[in-house]
Amino acid sequence: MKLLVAAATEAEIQPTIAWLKESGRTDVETIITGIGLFSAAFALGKRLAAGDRPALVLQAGIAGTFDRNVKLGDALLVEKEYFGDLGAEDNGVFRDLFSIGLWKHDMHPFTNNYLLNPFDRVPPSLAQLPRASAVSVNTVSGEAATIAQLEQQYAPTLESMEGAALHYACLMENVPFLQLRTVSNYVEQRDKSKWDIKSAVIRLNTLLRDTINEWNNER
Ligand SMILES: O=C(O)c1cccc(C(=O)CC[C@H]2O[C@@H](n3cnc4c(=O)[nH]cnc43)[C@H](O)[C@@H]2O)c1
Repeated sequence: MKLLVAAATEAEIQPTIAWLKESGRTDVETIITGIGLFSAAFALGKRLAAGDRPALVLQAGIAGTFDRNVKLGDALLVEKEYFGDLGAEDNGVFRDLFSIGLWKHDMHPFTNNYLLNPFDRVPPSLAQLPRASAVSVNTVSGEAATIAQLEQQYAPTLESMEGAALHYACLMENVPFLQLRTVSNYVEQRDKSKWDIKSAVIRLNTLLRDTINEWNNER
């Protein structure tokens, strides 16, 4: 059965795409979903509805972290996802769809107000990674007030722009999934010169390659 590796941009998994091409393997497929929740949800929903469902969807990407104890280049597996900017501004306070009553806690596919990954068959290469809570946003957070609000409401370790779309699409379609993120930056006032995309992409692709090798062995 197929492993589907999903990334927002080709740049994030380019070394793995090149390596897979050389290997001639047919049991691993890659999909570039585009950046952002809407494009990731559309691309994944379309792929999962197409038949020949993958045995596992592995979303691989870089991310920002709120946690100064996490180092740039570190890898984490995301357990819980929140939609961080879907809601309403109410007298200067962001309130999500649960808070304003448009969504009900525990409505399918949510657990309470988050999207939990129930998958427990983590490949050996990823099994020792720390588990994280993450928030997905349409706009990379760069204002102190936004960052404080996300930390206070969701206590996330990571921020990405596609994670919640993976969790939502796969929970809705009942397809096993994992979200692997390596840290490229701290969530802070935007300064791209402080990002370390190179280290994050190297670590991401090293882990991907190990995981794909194990997938081969497990077939
Ligand atoms: O400029 C480059 O060389 C480059 C190479 C690979 C990837 C990129 C991206 O810009 C990837 C965008 C992707 O990264 C995620 N991301 C990373 N940091 C954050 C963050 O602090 N907050 C939210 N998302 C973040 C996100 O999932 C984007 O899709 C550039």
